[in-house]
Order: sequence, then C-alpha cells, then structure tokens
Amino acid sequence: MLKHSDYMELALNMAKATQGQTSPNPAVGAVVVKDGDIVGLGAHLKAGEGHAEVHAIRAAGEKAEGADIYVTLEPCSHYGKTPPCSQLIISSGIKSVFIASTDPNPLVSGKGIQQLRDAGIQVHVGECQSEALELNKHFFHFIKHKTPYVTLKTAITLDGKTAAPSGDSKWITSEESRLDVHYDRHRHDAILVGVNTIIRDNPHLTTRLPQGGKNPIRIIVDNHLRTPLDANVVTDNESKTIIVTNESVKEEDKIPFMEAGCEVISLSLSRIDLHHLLRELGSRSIQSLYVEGGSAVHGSFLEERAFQEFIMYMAPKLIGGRDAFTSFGGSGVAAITEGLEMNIVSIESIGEDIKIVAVPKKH
Ligand SMILES: Nc1c(/N=C/[C@H](O)[C@H](O)[C@H](O)COP(=O)(O)O)[nH]c(=O)[nH]c1=O
Repeated sequence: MLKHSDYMELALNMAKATQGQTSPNPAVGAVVVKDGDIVGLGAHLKAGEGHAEVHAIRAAGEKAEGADIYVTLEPCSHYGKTPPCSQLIISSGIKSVFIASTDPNPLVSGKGIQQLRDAGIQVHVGECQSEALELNKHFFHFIKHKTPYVTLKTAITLDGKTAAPSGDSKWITSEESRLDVHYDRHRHDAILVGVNTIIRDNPHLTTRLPQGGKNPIRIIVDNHLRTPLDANVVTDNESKTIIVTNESVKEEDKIPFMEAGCEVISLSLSRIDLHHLLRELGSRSIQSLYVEGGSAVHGSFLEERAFQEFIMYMAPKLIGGRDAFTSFGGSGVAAITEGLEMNIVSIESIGEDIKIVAVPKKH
C-alpha cells in the first residue's frame, strides 16, 4: 500500500512523459487503485484522443467499482471531442477521486468536481499541486492570457559571452547541455530567433533527440526580410517556418519565401511589436514559445517584459573580447535599480556546464 502522494507521483510521471505531444491539450496522467493494488493506468496521449481517465478506467474494468482514482488535472465536465470524464468516473463506480490541480479554464473550473460530489463521490483536491502546476505551466498560462508562455534561453561562457567577436559560437556549451536544449525544443510549440542568428549560425531549429521528438514551429523575427533564401529554415522542410517582417517589405519580395513553403507575415510599421506578435501566435493556438536569441531579440523581450522564464547555460570557458556578443542587447537600463528583479528557481550542473533557471519576481 503506497501513500496518496506516491500514486499521484506515478500519474504525474506519466503526464511528464507525454509533455510536448498533447498540445493544445494539457499533459494528464491517471492511476486507479483498488484495495492497495494499482488496477489501471492511463495518460492523455494526443489531442482528440481519449483522456487519461478513460485509459485508466478502461484498464481497470470491473475493478474500478469501489476504487480510488488519482488524476493530475480536474476531470473534464463538458462534451468536447469525447464524453465528459466526470460522468465516466461516476458510472464506473469509483468511490473517491484525488485531483492534483483544478482546471484553469474559468468556464469549467470546479464543475467536474461539483458533479462528482453531487454524485456522492469523495473528492480530494491539491495532492502534489505545485508539481502539477509546473507540469502544465504552458497550458495554464495560455488559457489565462491567450498568448504563449515565453521561455528565453541563452548559452554563455563564464565571462558572459554568447559568441566571440568574430561571431563564432561553436560550441560554447557541452553536448549534454545542447541535448537538454532539444528536450525543451520538443516541449515548446514554437521556437523564435532573430535574423542575425539565421545569417550567422544557419540553424535548423529542429528537435534532434536520439529517440525523436516534435519539431517546433520556427518563427524568424526579420524586420527587413534579410533571411537568406538558401537558409536551412527555408529549404529543409523539417518544420513550418513563419518569417515576421514589418510592413515596409514589398509583397513581391515575399513570393520566393512563400514558394519555398514559408509563411511571411507583416505585423507592424517599424520594429516588431512583441505583444502584437504574441497575440498573433496565441491566435494560432501556439501555447509556448522558446526564444533562442540572439541578443537583440532577447533585449526586446526584456524591455517589453514579455517573457515568463529565463534559462541560462554557462560553460567553463573564458573568451574575452570587448566586442563579444552577450545575452541581452538593446539599450539596457540607465540605473541598476531599473533592472528586472528575478528569482532563481533552479541551479543544476549538466556535463561541465551549469544550468540556471530564473523567473521574474512577482510584485
Ligand atoms: N552556440 C550555442 C548555441 N547556439 C544557438 C544558436 O542560436 C543556434 O540555435 C545554433 O546554431 C543551433 O543550431 P541548430 O538549430 O541546432 O541547427 N546554443 C547552445 O545551447 N550552446 C551553444 O554553444
């Protein structure tokens, strides 16, 4: 017989394993327990397919009668692509439900719980809640703001440079760190870089993990359409590429990119308005955006305070260079007191590097 938290951890681990493949739905796991035995397991595997509870209760069969179910997100109560899970739980004879996090959608939040309680089922909310909220932070943010959760990522040397003055940056961080980056590419719906990164690095911006992984949609911020036509992101057909320009770009100049399969959107007259861009991406159900720089782009996201998380990989190298690139460009603040206060939420070592994750302080 395990503790309640052990069963919820198991459900959370199944949900963690599906991160990146369920968007635009959240990652959800469910475990059915009867008299101390695990009799059913399930996770939501793909948008439009069965929810975690459906898989777990189907696996339990008759044993669901009088059992407990542990689920990482409040069971749905509305008829979506599948019948509501709250009804399925009621008809299966389950006697108590443990829920880690309630549904963030104000239209449905609490309704599933109420239906279960009205049917005489015991409902316990909050088991491993913080882990469940962290797991679906992209989804929760998107439901609330209708714009993507933005993660800025940089890779720097011990003396704070992202590239040598020559522009060379291969490689600053270790294989292990760069592999870690690809897990995050898989978990984000879209990836964004500025055109200078395209010109300098000619990246693919694809997810290259040993076991595969989902390629994010590639967003290139390129005011004056300077992306080379032979760039990998234009020619490799590995993933959708959207080039964001300002409205001064002539329509005929967009045609070769559109013929190559790219989408070119013009969002504003001068510098790209990031909040406008994020609303545009949100309208395309892009729930999470991974921004790999460069410094001008990071500088804009910082100035606009338009991000939720900052990941820094620091490598044990010193390269010097007054003119070497750093993580954040832009005009910067005049006084330190105007700087953005952050909370460091984790520090870990990866290979020979360290990885620091920080989030803006909530005031
Ligand atoms: N130079 C480094 C990075 N450089 C990141 C660049 O912005 C660009 O994404 C790279 O060229 C990756 O290309 P591709 O998309 O994998 O083909 N990022 C890192 O994490 N470490 C480094 O050392």
